[in-house]
Amino acid sequence: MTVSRITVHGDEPYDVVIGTGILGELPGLVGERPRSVAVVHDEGLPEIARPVLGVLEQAGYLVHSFAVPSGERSKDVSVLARLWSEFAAAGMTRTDAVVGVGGGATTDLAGFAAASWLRGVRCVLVPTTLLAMVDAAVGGKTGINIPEGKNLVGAFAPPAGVLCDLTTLMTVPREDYISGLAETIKAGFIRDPRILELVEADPEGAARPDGPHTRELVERAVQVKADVVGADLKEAGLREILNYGHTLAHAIEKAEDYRFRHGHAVAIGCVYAAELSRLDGRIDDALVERHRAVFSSVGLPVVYGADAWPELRSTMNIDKKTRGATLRFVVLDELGECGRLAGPAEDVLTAAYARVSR
Ligand SMILES: NC(=O)c1ccc[n+]([C@@H]2O[C@H](COP(=O)([O-])OP(=O)(O)OC[C@H]3O[C@@H](n4cnc5c(N)ncnc54)[C@H](O)[C@@H]3O)[C@@H](O)[C@H]2O)c1
Ligand SMILES: O=C(O)C(=O)C[C@@H](O)[C@H](O)[C@H](O)COP(=O)(O)O
Ligand SMILES: [Zn+2]
Repeated sequence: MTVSRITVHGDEPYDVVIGTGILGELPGLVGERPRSVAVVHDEGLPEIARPVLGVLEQAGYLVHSFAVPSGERSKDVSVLARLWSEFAAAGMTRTDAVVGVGGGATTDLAGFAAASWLRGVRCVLVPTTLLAMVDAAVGGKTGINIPEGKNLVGAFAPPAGVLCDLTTLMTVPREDYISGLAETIKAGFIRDPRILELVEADPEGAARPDGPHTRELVERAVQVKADVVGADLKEAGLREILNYGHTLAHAIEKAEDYRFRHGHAVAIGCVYAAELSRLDGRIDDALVERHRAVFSSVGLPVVYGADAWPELRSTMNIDKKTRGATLRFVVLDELGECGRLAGPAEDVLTAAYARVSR
């Protein structure tokens, strides 16, 4: 059993530990100080939560188990408020810890519960989907959705450690696994083109957790994320590149009442951002087509409804990269190099959408 450790640098560095059958590493990440550990886990994953609870009990912690609704429904203020009450009832103090177990929705929620409880307690994340391993659990963006938009309430609160046990990927539903590939491919376009080559060489293998390059894809995407958030935790500049494709993606998710998978929306959003980059004269047709080809090759969507444009355009104004009334997009200057496009003309925004709609 080989274990890889990717360190995320910053004020309080932490490791992303990657391997198969590595649950035994968890107490080491939780540390010696906590007496109680609140395990916040997706209620649909008892087979994964049980051994997590067991390994922590065996390590001598007082373990509390808190099941939350599966998926995006859990990123809601009602679920968060319930967790606060449960933490209070369990007597969780500032020296205690939260462990979040599940996909990106659960790790976003658990991370924010930990960040907001007593103004911040230690948090270790155990991501169980590809998307959560390569993106959500790393980097300290935590939060919930509100009816007005995606992730509009949250905090930057880096975890104390992240445990990616690749065996958990084996039960992830295929569409959710593919959703995680979208963020993996995004990392390829913005920073590490080798990811694209691995997917392009064997799209069918890339779309399976037991594919030949799963571990390398996870490690490469985590390295991209670690490098970026280690240099710019609070998104003062560089970190914005991780938001490639997200301005449109979040608008699509909201239009779908958060029932559309995040990665699927990101795939469409990345093609849109590539079209904007092309219209602004930064990249050529071939690189835009490469977006369409690689996302489509693993079964991700690259088009969305034409009728939705007015609503999507309006929602995009509330994107977190917006400054004042100026809409800002992460775009590509070339493969692996991002730029920013501030205040594009309305006809450019509309023309780019025409290329991703039907
Ligand atoms: N904080 C960040 O930086 C960041 C980055 C990217 C995405 N996100 C967020 O992550 C969320 C999406 O994450 P996701 O794709 O993991 O979705 P998710 O958490 O909704 O999980 C998808 C589905 O898979 C199930 N599941 C999870 N692990 C499983 C397993 N091992 N076996 C079987 N089923 C399993 C869940 O119950 C759920 O039904 C979105 O809310 C998105 O905004 C956050
Ligand atoms: O970590 C980041 O920074 C990202 O932007 C990663 C995105 O993949 C992720 O979806 C993130 O939650 C989006 O952040 P938001 O600030 O646009 O809500
Ligand atoms: Zn994302």
